[in-house]
Amino acid sequence: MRINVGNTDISRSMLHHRKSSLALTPEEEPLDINRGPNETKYGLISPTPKHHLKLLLVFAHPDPVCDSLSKAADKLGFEITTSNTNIGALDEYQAKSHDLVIVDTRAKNFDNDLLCRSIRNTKGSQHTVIIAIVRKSAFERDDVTIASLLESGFNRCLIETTNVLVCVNELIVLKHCDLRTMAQHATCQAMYTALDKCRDLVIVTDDSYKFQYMNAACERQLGLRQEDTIGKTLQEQLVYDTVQINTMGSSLLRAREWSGPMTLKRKSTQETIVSNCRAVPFSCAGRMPTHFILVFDTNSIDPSNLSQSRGSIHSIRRGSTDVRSIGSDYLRRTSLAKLNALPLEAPITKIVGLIDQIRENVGSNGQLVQLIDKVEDILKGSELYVSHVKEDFRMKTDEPVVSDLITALLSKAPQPTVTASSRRSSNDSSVFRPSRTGLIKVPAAIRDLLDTALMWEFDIFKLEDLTRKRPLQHLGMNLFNHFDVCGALNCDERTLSNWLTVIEANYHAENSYHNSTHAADVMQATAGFLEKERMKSIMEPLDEATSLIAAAAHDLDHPGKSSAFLTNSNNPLAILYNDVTVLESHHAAMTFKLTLGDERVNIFKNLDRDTYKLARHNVIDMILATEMTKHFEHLAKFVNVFCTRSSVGSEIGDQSEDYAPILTAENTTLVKRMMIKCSDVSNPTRPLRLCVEWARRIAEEYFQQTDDEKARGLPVVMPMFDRQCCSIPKSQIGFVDYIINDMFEAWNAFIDMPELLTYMRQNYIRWKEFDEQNHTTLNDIQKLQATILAPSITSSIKSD
Ligand SMILES: Nc1ncnc2c1ncn2[C@@H]1O[C@@H]2COP(=O)(O)O[C@H]2[C@H]1O
Repeated sequence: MRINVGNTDISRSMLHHRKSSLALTPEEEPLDINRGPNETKYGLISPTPKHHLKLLLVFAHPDPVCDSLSKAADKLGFEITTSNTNIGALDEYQAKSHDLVIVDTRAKNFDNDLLCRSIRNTKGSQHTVIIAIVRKSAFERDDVTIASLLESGFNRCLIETTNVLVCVNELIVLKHCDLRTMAQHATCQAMYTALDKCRDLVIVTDDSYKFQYMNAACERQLGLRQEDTIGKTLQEQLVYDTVQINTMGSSLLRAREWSGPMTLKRKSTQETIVSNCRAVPFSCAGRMPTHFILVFDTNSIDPSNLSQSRGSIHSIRRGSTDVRSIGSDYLRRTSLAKLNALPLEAPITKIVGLIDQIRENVGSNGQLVQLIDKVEDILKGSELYVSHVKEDFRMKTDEPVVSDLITALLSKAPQPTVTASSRRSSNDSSVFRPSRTGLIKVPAAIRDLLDTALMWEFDIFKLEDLTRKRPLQHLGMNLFNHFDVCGALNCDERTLSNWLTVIEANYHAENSYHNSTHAADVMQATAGFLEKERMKSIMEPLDEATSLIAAAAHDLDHPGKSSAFLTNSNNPLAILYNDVTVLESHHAAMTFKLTLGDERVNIFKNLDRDTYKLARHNVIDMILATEMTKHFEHLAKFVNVFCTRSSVGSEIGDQSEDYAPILTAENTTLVKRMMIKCSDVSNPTRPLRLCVEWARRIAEEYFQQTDDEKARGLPVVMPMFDRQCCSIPKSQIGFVDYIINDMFEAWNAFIDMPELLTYMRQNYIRWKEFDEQNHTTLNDIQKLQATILAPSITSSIKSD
């Protein structure tokens, strides 16, 4: 077969070659025949490749029509033979194998049917075009003449004409349409002959892996007959390992070549053989592949890999009955490939596209291709960060209390095992009762304390005392005023104050940790962050307002038990939210239920529809971001955008120009999520006295949960948080090691508050000391608080 390398191809390939610095001249370089499947050139295979096209004119009575055709054929360079009898014509044809035969069928005493059938019975005549000359009336009368001529083997009928130009025209059409098609048929036949003679195994399937063709080598090697396989799928007939076919399919369906090892099974012996396969997608119509061509390299067939098929019932059935294997996976990949053709583009689709390009360029390195496939599969997963971190974590920790805590924080809720119990209706306290005092008059002591409301060392517990456990009301109003939330929401101070009253009333004062003091603390931290230059440069007034609102409401109506507890106890909230993000969903929903439920507390009532939608979205998004099972996901996304080399560069004094990432709305959302997360768990980064009190409170709440779980016969979510044996310092060390440290390193790199890290590290050292000194239980910690951590001793906390 001659490979058609036209001028353009040569020049393109030469240009390509010059990229190589080793070759001196284009001639010395190997020919680039690396074409895509649909760029394959047709060979010029025809029965008479080197000659002029041969024409046989069969006219019983030469006449002007015959003359005209003869003249026209001569003009076009045909090699012409004429004959006026059947026998003579057949002899001529058998001697010369003409490309084109034109028979005059108008004469009554001429058996053109016999002639045509005789020519068609001659070997090789399938590549010959046979034309019948008919009277004009044959078309006009709508009789059976035309149909019976075609049935005899004529390719088509031409109306008699004596016009030479018309004849030239007809012959040109014949040459470019009919004769070229015949040549292509001949080429195909040559190709199939070549395929049948080659040693590699070749299979052609349609795009659902149904067999269309297999060559003789394939039939021999695999003990199959082509006719038995037509219409059956590759999986049914050949391929043992469905994972391989799925990997291959994911490339082919995206119109990309694939190569790699493939396991085949032999029908007769049930042996399997491993061979390198090169799979090429092919499109007969449109952009997407309609066929796949699989070539198995016989040189690579490893006889040592010949093995008895695992042919157990299980393995045989996999292909047809296990919905998790071929069927569903194949369909998933098919539809994925179809989705790839849709005009959708997300960053991940761009990444997958780039990976595909890399895959193409690594050529036939099967191992590398498999690694790339694996990378692609991981990237296509929806939980990119979560599961990896969990596995990693379990490997590293050997402290049971830390393992309990971190697993409980990061894991999704377990399956419920015990029937539901009644819970206090959260609606009981949700009714707004107007403040009897009107806008609160702030006592001097509280006012003085609130003057330090934006300091990181702010003493929230003192405010809790001074306000008789209503710190949120006072601190909240102070911060709302400072950040002009009235202006941002176009809302009066009275409504804001009412809102804070209702929100605070719906925190459970009996919770040792998740009460309104925690809400006030988170709001205070958020305000501290909002004060920083970096935040001021990106936050709009509405962002500031909604951040403070989200912080104040983020644990609203918290029952003092974890989501896992609610799930295990079939709590109505777990039922309502299907065990997914139970508490955070409830906090967010409650926030809007309370806010919208009474005009006197509706701080959003003056916003236009779009601004309200935005505000609502901000608040919900931030509250949901406090869910710890998504901790690493949020952290990793933030780090990816804001803690790249260039942005961390500022920490080490390298003020590179590309310091600031682009502030899209999505990136600002990442910042707001990170801000509320850091505020929510900022307690280990506060001065020691505050840090220890928070640790005591959360430990007490955990212990209470464990007590309740035991009392009610529920699964114990954190068995190590048992007030009899738990080491509080160890839990704090683990909490910092696994959750706090990386998060605050990243946050500090962004917001520039080194005091957070300083306090965190100082506290960490103190927890280690407490642990070494065996100050582990709640009692021990309380004794420490009464002695060395008492406010009078630690009032100069900053110098600690
Ligand atoms: N100092 C701490 N020690 C242990 N766990 C904590 C500490 N601070 C916060 N947490 C946990 O981190 C969680 C953050 O989200 P929540 O407020 O819902 O519940 C919080 C606690 O479960």
